[in-house]
Amino acid sequence: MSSETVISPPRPHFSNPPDYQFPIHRLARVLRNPDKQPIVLVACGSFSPITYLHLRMFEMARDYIRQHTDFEVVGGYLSPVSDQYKKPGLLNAQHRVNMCNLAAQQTSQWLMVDPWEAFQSYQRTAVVLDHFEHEVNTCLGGIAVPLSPSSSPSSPPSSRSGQQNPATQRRHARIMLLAGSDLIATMSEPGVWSARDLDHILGRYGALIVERAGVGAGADTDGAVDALARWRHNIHLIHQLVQNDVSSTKVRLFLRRGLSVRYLLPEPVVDYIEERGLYTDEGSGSGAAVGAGQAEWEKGKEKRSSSSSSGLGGC
Ligand SMILES: Nc1ncnc2c1ncn2[C@@H]1O[C@H](COP(=O)(O)OP(=O)(O)OP(=O)(O)O)[C@@H](O)[C@H]1O
Ligand SMILES: NC(=O)c1ccc[n+]([C@@H]2O[C@H](COP(=O)(O)O)[C@@H](O)[C@H]2O)c1
Repeated sequence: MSSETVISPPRPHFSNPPDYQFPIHRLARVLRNPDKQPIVLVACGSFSPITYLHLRMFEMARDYIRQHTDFEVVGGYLSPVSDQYKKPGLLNAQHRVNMCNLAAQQTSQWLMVDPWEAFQSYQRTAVVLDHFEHEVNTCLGGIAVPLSPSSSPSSPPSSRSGQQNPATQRRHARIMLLAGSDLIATMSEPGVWSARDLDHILGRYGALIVERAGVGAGADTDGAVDALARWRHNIHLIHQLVQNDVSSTKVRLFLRRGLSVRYLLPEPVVDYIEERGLYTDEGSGSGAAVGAGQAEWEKGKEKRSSSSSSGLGGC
């Protein structure tokens, strides 16, 4: 093990869904620039359905990282939330994961979908990030660093642990949360996040926050970040240079009204929705549950911020 390897203490147990395998088919296993620190971006959310803005967040974050940090992006993951989140408008996890997979496969070279949280009980974001830490840094052993600038990053190690060449140094990958500014605004709302989780997420991992047009944008975002001043060094604000306020809520509303959503979502996702007639009625994640459903969901917030889950899992 090289002196560069920093393996943080793994969480001993995770509850994995049945037949779960952590997706690594697009994870760069070797760093291109040996002077950089690898970083993996993780976006947690409903993705009901996934829109171009969700995908665009990753591109904005990668540009920001290239221009302003010493990190090198080695992978990006969409992590759709469990059905147990029960947010109004949440279509079942299988459909949401399928749509995310279609979007990632057909529009990107580097995004992956991790179904870990989707296919089990609700997992808090702090636990989701720990899961990525465990998979990338404990199970895979981090990211390999080329020994010299002439080493080819195009020939990745063959084994799952990536230890083909014992002389290869391995570097700990930073896991970082990628989210819109509406999410950071909830971090100073009472009852949504526990203080311990906030410290864990923002202190240990950090967050890339994409300004969201119309929601918590501009001064609001600055205010939200001020409230989290303790972790300011670990919160990266990304401004949207082209404003776009597409949201899943609006997409669901359009579908319910029989309006076109083409060019708001990747084409294969539009086809998937149309072929199955998704989001057309109130009971199937149509976003219409803003009455009793919304109230019920709001009531559950406090419970979700503290309830934990752990079970047997592993690499
Ligand atoms: N237009 C947008 N600009 C910036 N961030 C966005 C935008 N749309 C979604 N996000 C971010 O993407 C992440 C996942 O989004 P999620 O699907 O939970 O939210 P959403 O699009 O707001 O859904 P809904 O409309 O159903 O509430 C969140 O961090 C959210 O802030
Ligand atoms: N306490 C927590 O861990 C906590 C609180 C609020 C939202 N979240 C996460 O943020 C993501 C987006 O949530 P919303 O769609 O409600 O904005 C979801 O993945 C959800 O699990 C986590």
